Amino acid sequence: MSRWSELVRVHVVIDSCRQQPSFGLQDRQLRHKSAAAIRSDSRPLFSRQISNLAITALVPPRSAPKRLRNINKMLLIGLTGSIATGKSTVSRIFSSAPHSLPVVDADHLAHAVILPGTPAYTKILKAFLSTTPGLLHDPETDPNPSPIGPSINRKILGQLVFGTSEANKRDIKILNGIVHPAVRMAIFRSIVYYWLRGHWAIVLDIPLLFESRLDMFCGVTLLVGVSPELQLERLLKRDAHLTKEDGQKRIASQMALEKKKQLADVVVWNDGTKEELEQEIARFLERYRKGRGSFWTILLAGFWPLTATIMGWRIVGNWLKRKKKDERLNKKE
Ligand SMILES: CC(C)(COP(=O)(O)OP(=O)(O)OC[C@H]1O[C@@H](n2cnc3c(N)ncnc32)[C@H](O)[C@@H]1O)[C@@H](O)C(=O)NCCC(=O)NCCS
Ligand SMILES: Nc1ncnc2c1ncn2[C@@H]1O[C@H](COP(=O)(O)OP(=O)(O)OP(=O)(O)O)[C@@H](O)[C@H]1O
Repeated sequence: MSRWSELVRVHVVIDSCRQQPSFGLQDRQLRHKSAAAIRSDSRPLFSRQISNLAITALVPPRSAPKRLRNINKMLLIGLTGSIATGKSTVSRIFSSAPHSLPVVDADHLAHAVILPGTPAYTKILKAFLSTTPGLLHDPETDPNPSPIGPSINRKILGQLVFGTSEANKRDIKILNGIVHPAVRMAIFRSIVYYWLRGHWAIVLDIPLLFESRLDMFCGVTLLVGVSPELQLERLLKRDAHLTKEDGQKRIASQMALEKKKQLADVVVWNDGTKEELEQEIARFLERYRKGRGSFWTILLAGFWPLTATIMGWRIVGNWLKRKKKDERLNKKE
């Protein structure tokens, strides 16, 4: 098979994955996010796909749209924070005009990979069903009805795993061990998909970015922080079903914001208004957009081994940077 026809096949397969639950894009909010990014380019989808493939396969001409020339210099923005600090709010800013960036939302993917019929669903039932009453929704009131079976009640699962007791810690370890590999694979597929579409940056909204060490693959990590009182207040206002104790337990079960601050490249403080937050994000993007679309970008678009070497070099660099930070933090503790 020629390189050209192979590329066409790969892209068609990846595009069709958008309809599959494990890809995570069936979620209405996520579809809206990616639709916003796609809307920013008014050409028909087929024409965009063909031109992206052309750029991927050949050295792009100078006249190629800037978005496509950046294909090999794509920036992965690792967006993180603690529960209810404002990650989704920042994601919405990234995905709306004028930025219109694609956002990969790990929480949504984590929900998609445990839907009835998935391997993670079966493993969760095996691990927790016999000891957790109410783990499955009643078919009559199931918010995600499926012909395969009742869906998992995330509220009950959350009560089981979030907390500071030994049992909570054991259970969250088991749950993470089941869900995280599936989420990692879904994130990887999303990155490849958006990369082939030629976006200059992709936002990875991952609450456990540092815990799962996925920060190593990011060009920059952005932490959204908020003061502890406001965090609890916003959490309880948004998730009215949680008691104050539930909220405190969820906050306590995560890595301390102070520690995340030491690990992040950029910290955005979200104690102010949403308008102030929008301005902060615009400034952040302006800073990181600089330099994209350069001579190196165009050269790398046509020379994949060099691209792979540079990406590998960056990951090793990030790994070393993280190791140093961890050592410094361990000394302090
Ligand atoms: C326990 C579950 C079922 C609770 O679902 P629920 O809809 O009530 O909460 P939701 O998924 O929206 O999570 C809300 C927030 O809780 C925090 N959180 C979620 N999972 C974890 C975890 N394993 N460890 C620490 N904090 C977590 C995150 O800040 C997240 O944004 C769900 O969070 C889950 O399956 N978690 C395990 C997978 C995971 O780690 N997801 C996070 C992204 S990879
Ligand atoms: N600057 C702000 N001013 C007022 N309310 C805000 C602000 N930023 C976020 N919020 C509100 O706080 C709540 C939590 O924000 P958001 O859902 O974005 O947090 P999150 O970090 O994505 O949470 P989770 O980790 O649970 O997914 C939401 O109800 C949101 O509307």
